[in-house]
Parts: sequence; structure tokens; C-alpha cells
Amino acid sequence: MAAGIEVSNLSISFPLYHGDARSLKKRTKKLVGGLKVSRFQRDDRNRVVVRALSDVSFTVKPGERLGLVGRNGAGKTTLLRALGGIYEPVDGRVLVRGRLGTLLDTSLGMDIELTGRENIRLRGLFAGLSKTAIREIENDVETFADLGTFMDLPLKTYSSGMGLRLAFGLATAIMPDVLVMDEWFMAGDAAFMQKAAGRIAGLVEGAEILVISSHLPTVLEKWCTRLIWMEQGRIRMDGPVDEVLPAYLAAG
Ligand SMILES: Nc1ncnc2c1ncn2[C@@H]1O[C@H](COP(=O)(O)OP(=O)(O)OP(=O)(O)O)[C@@H](O)[C@H]1O
Repeated sequence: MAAGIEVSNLSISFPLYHGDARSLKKRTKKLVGGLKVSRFQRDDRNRVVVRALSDVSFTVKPGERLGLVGRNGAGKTTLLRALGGIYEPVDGRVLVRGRLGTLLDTSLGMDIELTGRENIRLRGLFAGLSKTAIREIENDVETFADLGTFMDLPLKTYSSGMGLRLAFGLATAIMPDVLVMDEWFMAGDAAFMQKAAGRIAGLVEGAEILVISSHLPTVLEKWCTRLIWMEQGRIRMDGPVDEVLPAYLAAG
């Protein structure tokens, strides 16, 4: 079965619980003017919600490397999380065919009470891997993450850099068909990036489909064949990198 992504009429909203909803809406109106107010709506329980994604539809075929661009708050992370199965659609549908790999959040799918080694074994079991395959991954991640004795200590004792190394090593140890990643995984310190570059390249080239969110033109030009430009939770433009990127950059 070929890998694929089908997103149809996807909408995702977040309720805003804090503060008085009416004054919040008024304040927002004052702050952002008429433009963004359409993103604040009332749901069927009369709560004020922010519409992170509105009626988004697209498909991705094998071989495509899709980049998401857009200003802060455009909905890129929400879309990646919906593809990663972290957010359930309020309306619409998300279908991902093939083994999904996500590089979105270092703590995602990890238990902070368990050690690095235990987390690796658990992930292998979830992926349905054999004992031998799990042992290979354990060795691979142990070498890459270079955590020393921390490998056998609970994650809650890790620094954020250690957490990143473990999460990155683990997420890149099992080859996915569909890889969904946030650009900050490309933003470790120089030494980390040097070490990580080969693994990213292997993964990106090995995966049938890549979806990456990035603000960096160099990353998009290097890794992507197609871009979706998100604006206020909607798709503004969808096409080849050499068409969408100049239009997006020109819009400031
Ligand atoms: N958990 C949440 N609770 C409430 N609102 C949220 C939540 N997550 C996102 N939003 C809102 O949804 C909208 C889209 O956010 P999202 O993080 O997807 O944008 P983004 O394009 O990834 O932005 P950035 O480039 O700054 O990371 C924003 O208005 C944001 O404030």
C-alpha cells in the first residue's frame, strides 16, 4: 500500500477558557482590528473559541516533500499535530496511509517516569518490532544520544538538550513512510546538528512523504518540492516551491 495523506475540510478550534469571554472578544477586536476577528467564534456550547484551522483540504502523494509556511499563528503547528494524530478534527477528516513518524515535540509519546532505555523499548513494542530489532534500535539510539549513565535514569532528570537527543535519536531510528516534522528539530546547537544532519537526510530521503513546517527559506528550498502557504488557518496558496516561496516572501 502506497503512503498518502488526505485532508478534507479540516477545521480545528481551541476553546478559550480564561477570562470573561465577552470582554476577551472585545479586547481581541480592539487589538487586532477587524481582520483576525473571524478566527474567534462561539461554539455550540457558547464558548469563545479560536479557530486554528478552517476548512483545510489537500492530498499528498508518494514522493512529495511538502513544506508549510505562514506567519506566526497561521496554523502550521496545529496542522502538523492533526497529521500526527495528536489533535482530533472538530470537523473534517485526516487520513494518513503508511507508518507515521513524527518529530514534533521531544516529550511526545515518552514517559518521564521511565528511563531512556525503557522508553526506547516501549516505543519498539508499540511499533510491533521484534526483540532483535528493538535491541538494534536501543544500541543505535544509545550511541547517537550519547547520554552515558543518564540512559538508565528517568527522563524527568534530563536537561532539555538530553531530551532532544533521545527523542531525536528514537524518532529517527525507525524509518517511517510518512514523516511529519517541525522545523525546530533542525535547530539544535551546531554540534548536535552536525551529528543529526546525516540522520535527518537518511530519514527524509527514506520516507515516502515528508511534511515539514519552517520559516527558513534555505530549509524549504533544500528539502521540499511543494509548499502550502497558511494564512489565518486557511490555505492561501499551494504549489511548487519556486512559485509559492517568492509569493510568500514578497507578501512580507
Ligand atoms: N492549545 C491551544 N490553545 C488555544 N489556542 C491555540 C492552541 N494552539 C494553537 N492555538 C491558536 O491557534 C492558532 C494557530 O496556531 P499554530 O500554533 O498552529 O500556528 P503556527 O502557524 O504554528 O504559528 P508559529 O509559526 O508561531 O509556530 C493561533 O491563533 C494560536 O494562538
